[in-house]
Amino acid sequence: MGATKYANRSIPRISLAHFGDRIDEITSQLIKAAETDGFFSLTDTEISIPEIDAIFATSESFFALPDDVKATVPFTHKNVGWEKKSQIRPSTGFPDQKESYQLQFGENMNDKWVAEDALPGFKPSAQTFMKKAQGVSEKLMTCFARGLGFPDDYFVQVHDVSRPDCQSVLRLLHYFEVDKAGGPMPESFYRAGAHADWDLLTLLFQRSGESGLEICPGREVVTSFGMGDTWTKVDFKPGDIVCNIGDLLMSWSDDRFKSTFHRVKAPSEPDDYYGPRYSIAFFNQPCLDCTIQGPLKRYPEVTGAQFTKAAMDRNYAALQAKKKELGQTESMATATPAVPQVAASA
Ligand SMILES: O=C(O)CCC(=O)C(=O)O
Ligand SMILES: [Fe+2]
Repeated sequence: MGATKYANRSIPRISLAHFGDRIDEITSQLIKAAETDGFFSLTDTEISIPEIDAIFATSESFFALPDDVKATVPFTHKNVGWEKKSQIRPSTGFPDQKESYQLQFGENMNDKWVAEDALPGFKPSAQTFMKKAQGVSEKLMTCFARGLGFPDDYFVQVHDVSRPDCQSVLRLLHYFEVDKAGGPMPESFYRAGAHADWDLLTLLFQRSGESGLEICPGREVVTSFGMGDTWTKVDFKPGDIVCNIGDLLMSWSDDRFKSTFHRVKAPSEPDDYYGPRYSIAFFNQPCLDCTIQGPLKRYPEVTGAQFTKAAMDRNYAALQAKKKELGQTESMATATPAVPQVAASA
């Protein structure tokens, strides 16, 4: 594998301090970041470093459970539950070398919470953190609504987490350690293959020292898989939240805001991080019955359900094309585990 081509891009760092008084200033900073690379980090949020450390400890304790216990809450197409080495991105054609556990607020989770006696305190700890992540998200939604000329509560209303059918997801992620001494990994090894998220916007919690997140801008329209060829490592300070625009907000802004391709690089170069890597994503997903259309009406009006279905169909078609390109036959394709169409990231 050749060396990765890197370019320096500055990923803006935006403070949410004194939000109520600074909302217009914060809005213009967010809009500028959304119009350029679609990635930024937040500082001075209401989530403290000890709270972030605590949810990572909770996440680690879940992934430390034996696989047969985690398998009691399997991934389902309602976009909840645990999967391991089974998400295949159209950009790679091979399963990501990771495991993840997706949690929601509402009824999709009914039988998908790990049992209290298997992991005491997990559910309340996760739910508390999810509410905090929702709080930060609502501030961003307010600013983006204002920036697009919608009423302030326009996005917040359709991401109402008190609705039993709310679709937003907290995703705990664990990427497996790679043996640095073991020589180069096969070309098919990816931590998280390049993808764009198809939610409204994503909050990403990262752990210091566990690098790997990289972005590759170059996407002009939401309906394409286009990306450039130079990557930028995402840097952040402890306690910051890395955020990115998803396909839904790209579409809802008539392609003004960018949903940028990103990946978690498989370690291959000396400075890369080879150890076990934990990260947490909070995907803001609207209710299925909401209607979506940008102020310029560039795309036809669709419901939340139709938007997600179109994104999944595009993803599926791209995956089939990739498999054909790799010469994978149907039997090879079915020999790999079932593809979870993780509804927030393609
Ligand atoms: O693990 C990370 O840092 C990124 C995860 C991600 O992009 C995703 O799950 O959509
Ligand atoms: Fe992602």
